[in-house]
Amino acid sequence: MNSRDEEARGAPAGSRWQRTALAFALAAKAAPGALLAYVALTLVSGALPVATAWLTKVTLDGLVGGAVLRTVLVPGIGLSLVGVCGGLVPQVTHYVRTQLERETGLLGQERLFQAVERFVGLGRFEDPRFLDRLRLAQQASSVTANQAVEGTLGSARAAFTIISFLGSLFLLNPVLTVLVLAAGVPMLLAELALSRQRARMLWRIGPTERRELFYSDLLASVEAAKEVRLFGIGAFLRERMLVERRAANTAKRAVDLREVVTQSGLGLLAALVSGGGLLWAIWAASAGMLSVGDITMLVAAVAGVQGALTQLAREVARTHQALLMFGHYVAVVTCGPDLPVVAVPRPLPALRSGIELRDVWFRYSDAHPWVLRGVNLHIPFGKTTALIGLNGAGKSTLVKLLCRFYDPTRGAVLWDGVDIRDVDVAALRRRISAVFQDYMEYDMTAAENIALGDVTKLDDQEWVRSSAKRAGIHDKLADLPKGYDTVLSRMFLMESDEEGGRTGVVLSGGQWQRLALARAFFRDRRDLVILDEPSAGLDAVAEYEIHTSLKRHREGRTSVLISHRLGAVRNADRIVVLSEGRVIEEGDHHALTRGGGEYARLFALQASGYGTDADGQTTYSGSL
Ligand SMILES: Nc1ncnc2c1ncn2[C@@H]1O[C@H](COP(=O)(O)OP(=O)(O)OP(=O)(O)O)[C@@H](O)[C@H]1O
Repeated sequence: MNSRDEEARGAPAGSRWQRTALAFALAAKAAPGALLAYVALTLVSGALPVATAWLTKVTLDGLVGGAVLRTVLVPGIGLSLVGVCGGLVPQVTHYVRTQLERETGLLGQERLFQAVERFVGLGRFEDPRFLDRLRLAQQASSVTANQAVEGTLGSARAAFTIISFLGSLFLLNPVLTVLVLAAGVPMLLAELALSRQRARMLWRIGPTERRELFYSDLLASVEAAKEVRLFGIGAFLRERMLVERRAANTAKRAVDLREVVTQSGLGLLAALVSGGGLLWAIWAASAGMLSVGDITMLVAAVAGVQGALTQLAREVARTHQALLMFGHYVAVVTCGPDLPVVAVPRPLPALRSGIELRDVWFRYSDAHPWVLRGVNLHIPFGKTTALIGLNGAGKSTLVKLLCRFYDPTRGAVLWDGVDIRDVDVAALRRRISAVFQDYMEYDMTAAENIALGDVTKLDDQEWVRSSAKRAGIHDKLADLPKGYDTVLSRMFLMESDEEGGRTGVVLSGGQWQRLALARAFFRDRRDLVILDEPSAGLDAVAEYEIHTSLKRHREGRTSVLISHRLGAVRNADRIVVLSEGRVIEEGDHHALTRGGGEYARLFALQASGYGTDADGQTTYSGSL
């Protein structure tokens, strides 16, 4: 695992200040006007409580002191205006904040998935810790940048209110000022510590929540519904889901409890300070040391400072937590390429002589066993190379290396002698077409399911139909309620499809497989065609048809065919037998059957369907 991966999996990226700056930069880029308006509104709302307190004091002192109407009218009008502002500012702020949130969320989401697309390999997607981080980053991309901005501005507003009130309070009673501060500072520190604990707890329970999601998805998924019902494992899965939820709840409850105890204690301290302050004010007023206005100012200042301190503590805590979450977003967005990228890629001309695997060793990580152990293999240009071997022999892994989803741990994959690590990975993939063993079934229209093979020709309906014909699925698709425009899903019915679910269509496994083949055919004229179990789900007639079609499609092209059905690979120009990550036999069908090795044994076994082992017991082989 390289240091970039460590960075992608470890603690949130960047310092607190860097993350704050990035959150503001994101908001400023997404909605500069809304951000400016939000800053201005924050300052205004921070000044309003102090302005109210001062204007009240001046008005009351004027009235009690018998001042002329004109003298008290000015602060009175000011007070009314402040009241109007107090009524309007929250509504406008809410509107501006929502706009800012939407725009920042949109840009955050865009940048996150741009970054995810830059991961050209598969390693990170198969790393559970990185997946946890990605999930947190997804949550963070839509809300936490904004929460960090709001929290920071909210903290600034609270700090502004505190400073203004403290100044006012200091003029009336310096001792009380110190007391109010002394009660507020521990609250601030405690809230900070609590937010740190909460963020750590959320990170810790990430895997628990992911497992819970896995079980709940299973319980609600159409793919699992058959087995869940037939095997009667619904209650078992539900219990597992609840165990995970209970574990997450326990962790959350512990933090909640700590919060409530700490906050109650600190709240009590604050109440004692303000109660004491009020008693002193009553005593001072009765002794003639304070005016009526002074008392209202004092009460407003004590309540204002404490309220603003609580607010500050919460905002700082919220910002802290948002920044920690935002750190996961920053880590994903800035974590760089997952596979080494050469500064100046070599050009990748059309394949002329073939692809070579030279002493390729591979394991998925240092903690995993070797999957490929010194594979030397030549895939000649214009020919079909078939890879066969028992389950787990390493066939699909070898294909992943050909597409550069991973780099070999040792050794090299050479394209006409050029190491594929030295070329642009997108250029390499443009030269490859594939049907993977675990092909995708997209909940989109039939036409889109095929045209995704080459989005540059998305609207080429003629080519879509011709690809479908070659895969033997045209008649079925043309007969669908809306032909090629039928959505192949019962999950996402578009508005126009809401006709009692009639137009959302579910295909059979074999039909989906033909569609995947059509997608590969749509991606025409590629130098290398990879077919990993292209006919596993087909009936005998369909398999024959498809293999005839595939044979035509493969003609003159370089192809790699993986199949457990040895009848399907016997026509390949070259058959390679993999066993435990090593090439143990190579040759064409005739040479290999004559050789009497593993291929010959497996072929004979599969041809008969049944074989006899050394002890004379009958054994069934079926496919490999
Ligand atoms: N993402 C992964 N992480 C860790 N190990 C993996 C991963 N994918 C495959 N393996 C392991 O690598 C080995 C080879 O798997 P691979 O899928 O290449 O075999 P295969 O020959 O294609 O098997 P099959 O015929 O069953 O499709 C297996 O032991 C498998 O457990």
